[in-house]
Amino acid sequence: MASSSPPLATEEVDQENHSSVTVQEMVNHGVHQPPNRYICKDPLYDESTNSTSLPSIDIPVIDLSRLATDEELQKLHSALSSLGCFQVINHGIEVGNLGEMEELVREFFRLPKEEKQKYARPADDIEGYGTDIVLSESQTLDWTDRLYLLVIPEDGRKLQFWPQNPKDFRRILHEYSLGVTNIIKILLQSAAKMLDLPENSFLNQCGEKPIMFCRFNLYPPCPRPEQVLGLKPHTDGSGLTILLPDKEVEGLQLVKDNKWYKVAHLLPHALLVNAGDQLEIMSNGIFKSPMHRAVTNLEKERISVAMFWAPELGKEIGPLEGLINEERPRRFAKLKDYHLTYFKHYQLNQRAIDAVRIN
Ligand SMILES: O=C(O)CCC(=O)C(=O)O
Ligand SMILES: [Fe+2]
Repeated sequence: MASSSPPLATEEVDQENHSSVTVQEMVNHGVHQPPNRYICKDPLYDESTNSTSLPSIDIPVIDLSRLATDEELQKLHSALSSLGCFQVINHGIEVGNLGEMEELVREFFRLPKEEKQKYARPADDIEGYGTDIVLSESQTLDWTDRLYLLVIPEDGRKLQFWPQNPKDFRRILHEYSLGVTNIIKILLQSAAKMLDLPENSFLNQCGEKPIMFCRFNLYPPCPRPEQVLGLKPHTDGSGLTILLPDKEVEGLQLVKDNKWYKVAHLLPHALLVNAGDQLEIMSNGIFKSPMHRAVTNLEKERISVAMFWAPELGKEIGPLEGLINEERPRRFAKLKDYHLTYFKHYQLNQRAIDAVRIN
C-alpha cells in the first residue's frame, strides 16, 4: 500500500467524478478513510460475527468428467437446487490456461494508469475499464475496479476495449472463453437431463447466439474492511456464472438460510459455478441463484474473473413448459434482455428477479 504519491483528501475524492478515480488510485494515494459513498449503510456483521469469525461453508464438488453418471447428476441437482453454487473439477481447462488468466488480471491492473485508461469505459457503455457505474446519489459504491468485456459471440466483441498489453491478452482470454463455453454447455445439458427434459432445453432457450461477458475484478486492500464491501450483496443476472477465484486471498461470502458464510478451502484448480437469476427463472424456481458478496481486507489485494453466460439478446425466456404444473405453477413472467433491468436494480441494491416473480 505504500506509495510515493501525495495523499488525496477524502473530500477531494468525494467531489471527483467517481468514474475517473479508480479504487486502485485512491489506495495508491494512501487514502486512510474511504469516501462516504463507499461506506455500507447496514452493518456488515452482527454482534456475534465479524469477518474472521464468520463460519465457512462446504461448497459441493462436481466432477465434470463424471456427469454421465446418475450419482454425479444427482449431486448437481442437489447443488443447484439448494445452495445454487458448486465447484467444478476435471473441467477440461488446462491448469496452464488458468494460471495465465490469473496472471493476466494481475498484470493488467498493474499497468500504468495511462495505459489502462486507453480501455476506459465510456459513460454510455457498460464495457471497458473502470469503477462502478453511478446511477444515483444514494448508491453505495463497491471497492473494486473492473475490466468488463463481451467475449461471446465473437462477432460482438468490441476489440477497442481488449487490452493489447499484456501481450497475449487476447489469445489467453479467447482460449479461456472456449473452455468456459464448453463447461456451460455440459452443465446446462446435464441440468436438463436430470429434470427429465430434452438435454438441449436450457440451451435452446438461450438462442443461437447466447452471450458471455467477462469481468476482471480487482479488489485493492481497503483501510476500513469492516465498513466497506468489495462487491455489494447480489445475485448474478446471468444464466450461469463461472468464477476463477483468487488462489490465495479469500473474500467471497454467500447466504444460506438467511446467514452469511465464508467461501473457503476451494480445491486447487477448481472453478466456482453460480446459478444466475436467468437459470432460476428458466427452471421455474427449482434452481437457486445465490445471494453473495465480496468483502475487502486490510492488507492484501484480491482478484477474480467472472464469466457470465446469458441468453441471446432480444430472446424471450421464461420457465420451461415442462417445469410448470399444478404443484409448481408458473413462478416468473416471460421476459427478454434481463441484463438491462438487472444493472439498474443491482446498483440500487435491489433484486431484479423480484420484479418478474409472479408468486
Ligand atoms: O470476486 C468474487 O469472489 C465474486 C465476484 C462476483 O460475484 C461477480 O463478479 O459477480
Ligand atoms: Fe456475483
